[in-house]
Order: sequence, then structure tokens, then C-alpha cells
Amino acid sequence: MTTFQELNISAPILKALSNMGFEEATPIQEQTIPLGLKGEDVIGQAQTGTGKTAAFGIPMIEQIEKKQRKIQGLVVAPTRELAIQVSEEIHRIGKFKGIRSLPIYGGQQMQRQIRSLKEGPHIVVATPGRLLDHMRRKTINISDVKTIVLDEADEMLNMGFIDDIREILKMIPHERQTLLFSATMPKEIRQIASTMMREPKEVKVKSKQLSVENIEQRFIEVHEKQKFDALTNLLDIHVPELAIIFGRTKKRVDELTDGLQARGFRAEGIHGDLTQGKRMSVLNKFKNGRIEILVATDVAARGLDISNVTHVYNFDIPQDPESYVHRIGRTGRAGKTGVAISFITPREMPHLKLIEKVTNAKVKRMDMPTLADAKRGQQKIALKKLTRAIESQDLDDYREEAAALLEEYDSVTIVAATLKMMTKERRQTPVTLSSVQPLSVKRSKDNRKNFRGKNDSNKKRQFGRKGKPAGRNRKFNNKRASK
Ligand SMILES: Nc1ncnc2c1ncn2[C@@H]1O[C@H](COP(=O)(O)OP(=O)(O)OP(=O)(O)O)[C@@H](O)[C@H]1O
Ligand SMILES: [Mg+2]
Repeated sequence: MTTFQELNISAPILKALSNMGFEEATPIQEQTIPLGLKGEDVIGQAQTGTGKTAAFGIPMIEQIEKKQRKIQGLVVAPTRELAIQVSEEIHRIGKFKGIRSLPIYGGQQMQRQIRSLKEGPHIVVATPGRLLDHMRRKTINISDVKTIVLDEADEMLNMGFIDDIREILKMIPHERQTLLFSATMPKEIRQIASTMMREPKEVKVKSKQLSVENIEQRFIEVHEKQKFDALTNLLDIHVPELAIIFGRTKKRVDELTDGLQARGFRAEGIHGDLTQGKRMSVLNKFKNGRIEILVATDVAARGLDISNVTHVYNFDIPQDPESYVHRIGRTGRAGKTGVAISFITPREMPHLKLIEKVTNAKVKRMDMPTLADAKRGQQKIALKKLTRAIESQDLDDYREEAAALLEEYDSVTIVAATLKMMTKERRQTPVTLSSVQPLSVKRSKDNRKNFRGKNDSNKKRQFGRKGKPAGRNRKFNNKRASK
């Protein structure tokens, strides 16, 4: 184990890391920070939740000249929430050095961002679309950037974002340092990446599997129509502290959220069609535990670091194995444990096999949960509460009544009645979801090519949002817009 002192990190950063409770460097930090400090280009791949943000954040911050009020570091991230989160983490790490970091993302007032940009941040963390808007309006100057990071690099270099990234890179000096980080890095993307870098050093943290070992991975084979009941039964059995449920489309997320609320769960949805204000308020409620379930499209699949997410449910199987890795990686972070359950229809079983192959992990089958299991789950909760009350000993106000009851009824009957009252009886409101097309898979040898569903075909990506031909609008039709 390596301490941050051993990595030659300056005192103000060390102080910040210690305040953040970071005692030792994680393996990806240990291996990439020295390279980053030397100014090398790095492709860093390590499992979800293992501290990649600090792995690129620390060397970037170390190389900033504080007195120069120019943007010297640029991080590009695929979603708004991630840009905000990364900017906050950079702010925390750079606090005692006096580093100013600014998130720039769509859905926020341009004027406000322009004002903040004028205040001279050292580091900007941006989503590509909004960054390009500022570049075109000349309201941002990135010609002094020394280090650029693509967080979630494989996502940033896939078809949906690649042209944006090329355009951004054109405006950054050639002698820049380029850092690419992700938990997944398919070969094709790695190749594209290396054309944008100078002799990149590739760091891949050795691990048997692509996903984190401390996530218990299971699947349930279930017909489409049984999915929703299976989900609510499972939730009653698991009683997650915080859970994320992933659905395939925005409509699906809305319907699932409504259905869960109808059955009495504190659930809210997040996807790309909501206003930025709504997206933020839902995410904050989830972080504070005011809602227990976040229903999401893949907009929440990458990078988000919310502690205490104990369960992830893939209500719909993700589009590709990489997406699976990122989705389940919202739990089991920073050494914690987590549970990930995927619902797989019989036709989708080949997808599961591919996920297992690509991630090199076994996803264990579990039985379909029944309503009786769910009721037992809720009884257990009541029992826990009752036991806690018994152990609290703060019962004197109730003893007299209790003694009186015991004269009339036997003790087992009284306890049974108490438990019954305390057990939450789930409303079994019928919920019907619109049907979705299962992911199609041709039974070819290389089924990876055919993994993407019909809704996500490349053909569709060549047209703008309203069926306009490719052009400026094309970028609105990539994954960013469809989440
Ligand atoms: N050295 C460390 N010691 C303790 N905690 C750490 C350390 N480094 C990072 N963390 C914490 O671990 C959590 C996960 O870190 P981070 O979000 O950077 O992971 P990641 O590797 O980027 O994951 P993902 O692939 O999902 O984006 C964060 O809460 C972060 O503050
Ligand atoms: Mg990350």
C-alpha cells in the first residue's frame, strides 16, 4: 500500500486528501499519479468506484500555476451530473492550493456561466455540447489548457461524442497532456484514443474481472409481464437503503416511477427529458435519502458516486456489456459491498452470456420472488423494529397497559397482533407497463456486433432530432439526447 506522501504530492493537496479521509492511494492512483505528474499521456482503466477522479485530479491540480488566471485544466465528462460531481471533487482536492474549478453544462443559463468563466477558473469540467457552444461563441478560451481529461473516455470516444471531442481537441495546444480514464475500454476505442495522444502509457489495474468483486451479481429469468411484480416483491425482500433501477427508455422510467409510487415506494425518476432543475432536485433528494429509489435511464449509469447505494436493479437489460459494468458500479464503491440484480427475459439470455463473457464474471441465477416472500420480508422489518424497541428499554409508559392486556390474552397473540399492525401491507395496485421491444440478437458467432437493440441502430444516429439530416443537429441525436 502506498501513502500519498510517497507519491510526492505537495502539502496543500496532502492536507486536503487527509481531510477527505483518503489515507492510502488506491491502485489506480498509485500507478497513474506519478505518470500524470511527469506530464505523460495516460490511458487509465480501473474498476468502478476505485478513485479514478482523484487519479487524474491530483496530477492536474499539481500542475496548475495558481497565479495564472487562465483555464489550464479541462475535464470533459458525458453527463451534467457527472460534470458537477467531478468539479466538486476537484474543488475539494485543490481547496488549500486555492484552485478554482467550474462546471459548465447544458441546461444552465449561458449568461451565468459566462460570468463565472470571466472570474478566471483554473479548471473547467464540461459536458461536450455546452463546451462547444461556448467555444463557438468565443465565451471560453481553452488555448492555455495544459492537461485535458476525458472522464468515461470510452463513452466520450464512441460514435455519439467523437466528433465533438475532435473539435474540442483542435482548439487545445498540441503539446498538451491527455489523460483518458474509464472502467471499460473496448479495443476499438483504445485504438481511436491512441491517435489523439502522444505515446500514451496504458495502465490497467490487474483484476480478474471487469466489474467490482464486492458486488453480488444475480439475475432472474422473467417474462416481460411479470417484471414489475417481481421488482416490487424484491424491493420488499431486500429493503434497500438506496436503490437505483435502470430502465431502457425515458417513457419506461416514467411508467416505472408512477407504478412504484402507486405501490407506496418513495421513488422518483431521472432522464434526459427533465429540466435541469428537476434532475438536480431528484438527485439531491436521493442523496439525502428523502427518496429511497432512483429510477433512471443510462444517464445515471456512468461515474455517479452516491454513497450507500446498496442495490442496483437492471429492470431492462442494458444495451451492451460496458453499460452493464457501469450501471452495477453505482453500488459497491470505495470498498463497500453491493447487490446487483438483472431481469432477463428468456429471449435475452444470450445477452447475459455475453455480459458474463466480456466482464469475466459469473452472474448467478436466483428464483423469482413471490408475494409470500415479499410479505415475509416486510414482517422481518417489523420484527426488527419491535426488537429495537424492546432493547431501547424506554417502555415504562406502556407497562401498565401491557400487563392489563396480558391478563386477557396470551402473550403470543399479543405479539402477533403487534407485528401485524407494524407490518407494512404493500398495496397491490395493478400496474401495466407499455410493452418494450426486447433487445434483438442474431445468433451469429460474433453476437457482440448485434448486441445493440433496434432502437439504438447506427442509422438513427445519422439524423437530427426531428429527422433533420446530419449537421449541427446530429449531435443531439446521440446517446446524450436519447437517455
Ligand atoms: N484513496 C482513497 N481513499 C479513500 N476513498 C477514496 C480514495 N480515492 C477515492 N475515494 C472515494 O471513492 C469513491 C469513488 O471514487 P470515484 O468516483 O473517483 O471512482 P471512479 O473510479 O471514478 O468510479 P466510476 O468508474 O464509477 O466513475 C469516491 O467517494 C471517492 O471520494
Ligand atoms: Mg469516475
